[in-house]
Amino acid sequence: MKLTGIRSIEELLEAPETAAKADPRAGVGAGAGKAEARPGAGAVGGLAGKRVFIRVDFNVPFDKKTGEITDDARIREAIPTIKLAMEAGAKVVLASHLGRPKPGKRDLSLVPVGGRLAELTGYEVHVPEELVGDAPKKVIYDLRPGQLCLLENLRFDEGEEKDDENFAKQLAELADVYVNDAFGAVHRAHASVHALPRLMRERAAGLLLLKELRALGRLTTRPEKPYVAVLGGAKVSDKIDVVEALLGVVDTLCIGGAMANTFLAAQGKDTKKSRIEEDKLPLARTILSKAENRGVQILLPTDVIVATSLDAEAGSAVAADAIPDGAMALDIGPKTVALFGEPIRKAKTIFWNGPMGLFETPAFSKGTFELARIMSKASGFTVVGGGDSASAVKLAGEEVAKGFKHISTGGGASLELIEGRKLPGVEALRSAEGVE
Ligand SMILES: Nc1ncnc2c1ncn2[C@@H]1O[C@H](COP(=O)(O)OP(=O)(O)O)[C@@H](O)[C@H]1O
Ligand SMILES: O=C(OP(=O)(O)O)[C@H](O)COP(=O)(O)O
Ligand SMILES: [Mg+2]
Repeated sequence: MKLTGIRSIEELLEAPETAAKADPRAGVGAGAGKAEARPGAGAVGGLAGKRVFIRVDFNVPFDKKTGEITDDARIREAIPTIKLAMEAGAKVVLASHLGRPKPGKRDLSLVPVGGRLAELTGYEVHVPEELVGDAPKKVIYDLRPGQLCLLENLRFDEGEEKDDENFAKQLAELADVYVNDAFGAVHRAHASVHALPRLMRERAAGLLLLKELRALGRLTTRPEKPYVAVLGGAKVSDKIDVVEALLGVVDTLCIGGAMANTFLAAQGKDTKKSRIEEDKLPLARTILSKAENRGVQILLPTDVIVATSLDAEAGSAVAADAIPDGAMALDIGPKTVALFGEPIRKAKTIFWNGPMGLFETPAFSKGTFELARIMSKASGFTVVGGGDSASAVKLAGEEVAKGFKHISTGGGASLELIEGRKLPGVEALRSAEGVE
């Protein structure tokens, strides 16, 4: 992907302007209209005193029962950009989504994430209850050095996922400068990623976003063949659309995880209680026949680990066409690990997104961890992407994680990138679009 027309946050720092102009939209109450520059100690360049909105992807994996954050990599990876802005004397406003809150519900708060960010950075993190309007404006206006503002879960507002201009305008009122460092979310045409940057005169890419686009570039510009992609995970209806396009890119496609169940069902196998996407069965059939016509190899599980409940202490390995009544497939079996391992060992390029099973539960983690081990030892250029896949690779062990050439924070985003699609969040940063 070409980065023409995209400024980096570092370029904004070098801008000759050193202080924010008073912004008529800036303040509330007593301080309205007096957003004067208040550079922090050692403030440099063009961000001092400006309100800098940084879209981050703090959609971290967490334990559904305890709420505990199980992998904070997405927070850690955003810190260099946050620090850069803080040390330049900016008033930093962070914004992210977290999970997929039920419509009208505020059940996935970013407050615990703010707590972890504070622990990791030493900054004081303020989380206003309201996403837009006077409350966050006041919090932002009052920020002192060492303090930053983290907005609540953007998906609490229904305008976010609708890419709503009105919601974007309200977010725009909170800041002078827009920075996107949310690689994991750039494939979403959502308000904070797509509509908002186009309303902002100053917009730039953060350090993580640039690092990701550069690292993944090797998968898009003439990747070395044989090229194997391994897909799994749970976001089947989102990601299955990408699979068709991947047929034009890869030589072999290994499909595991919940994604595989829909393909097994499309082949006529009885998947019993397994999670499948009924409305994607015709597409799965089309993909299987297109792959055959094009000579692309699609490998599906030949054996799976089944159980009757998600909390089971143990599962049993059965053939993929012999799932017992009342059971569901929750991991790939040992024969499938060996089957997928073969092309992986011979490949020059390997891309993996989506765990092979419900790896958060020990009984269903083996297929994912074993495959991670095989990939980490493979000699090809090996990349894994996705909030959950990256977490699984780290859980498989430090040595395993070290064997990957790149561990990306984005799953859906890296999939769409390697497929060759334009990423709405990246396109919206280009200077040709929007107000300039
Ligand atoms: N067979 C399966 N049944 C239920 N859940 C599964 C199965 N396989 C994978 N998963 C779940 O998929 C989730 C990750 O999916 P996804 O978000 O698409 O991956 P990533 O974050 O790596 O892009 C994990 O929480 C995992 O437990
Ligand atoms: O976790 C994410 O993607 P991933 O699971 O594909 O890695 C991103 O934060 C996007 O989240 P979304 O798929 O709910 O839009
Ligand atoms: Mg995920």
